Amino acid sequence: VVNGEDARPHSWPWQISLQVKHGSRFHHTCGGTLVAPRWVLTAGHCIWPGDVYRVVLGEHDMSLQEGSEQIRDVLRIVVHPGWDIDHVADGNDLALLKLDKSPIMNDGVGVACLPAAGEILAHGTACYISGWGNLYTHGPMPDKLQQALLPVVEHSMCSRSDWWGHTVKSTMVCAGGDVISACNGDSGGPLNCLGQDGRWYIQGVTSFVSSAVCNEVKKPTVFTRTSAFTEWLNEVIQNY
Ligand SMILES: CC(C)C[C@H](NC(=O)[C@H](CCCC[NH3+])NC(=O)C(F)(F)F)C(=O)Nc1ccc(C(C)C)cc1
Repeated sequence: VVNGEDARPHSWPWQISLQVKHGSRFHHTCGGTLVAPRWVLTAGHCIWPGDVYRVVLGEHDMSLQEGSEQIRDVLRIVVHPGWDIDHVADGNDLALLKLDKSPIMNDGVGVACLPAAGEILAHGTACYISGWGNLYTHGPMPDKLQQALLPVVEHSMCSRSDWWGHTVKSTMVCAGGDVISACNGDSGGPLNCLGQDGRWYIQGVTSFVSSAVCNEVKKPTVFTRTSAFTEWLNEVIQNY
């Protein structure tokens, strides 16, 4: 996250770190969200065939063993059938990961809510992005989970020719567009938006930012809009 701040530890208890095995060590590659006791939602572009992954829950400071961390293996990976790394602009940038067993739910680990099918957020809705992605383009990763307030940008503005144009689809949601943004490593993480009922809803899964610079003005962070995939999400979580 560029121009964010340290999150209060465990204030986003559904935020996970997706870690990929290189040699004998695992390292953070993407964010993700616990959306059911045994299911993590992340981005399709985080998944590379043949790689071995694990999920770390209850994480805050990556440089410390804080005692709240829980590590789970990934039993199964279901990438959205419409995802194609060569057609990022087509969207469908989603993957569901089934954990070998449910984590222990406590103050540091919990499940987030998914929105109702078709829910569209009004322009300017205040949401938070969270993640351990780079602090600036080609910059370092933070140790502590970062967060930032990112206002929703309605599709009509986000698809203006000097904004994202036709690259952004209606199955995506834009947020930001000024000097705050996601950056590499935030991919797959949540766009956290407070619902009328006082619960936090995951309205987006972090997908892409400008290929020039993460926090390019008029290039808001683009998220996969979860309310456009309710049927697929429920089908996989209930039947796989
Ligand atoms: C230096 C980094 C910031 C480059 C930038 N990276 C990204 O946007 C990466 C991965 C995107 C998947 C596609 N490879 N995602 C992120 O950094 C995220 F915002 F999600 F955290 C990028 O490639 N952006 C990009 C790529 C392709 C498109 C096409 C849809 C035109 C748009 C943006």
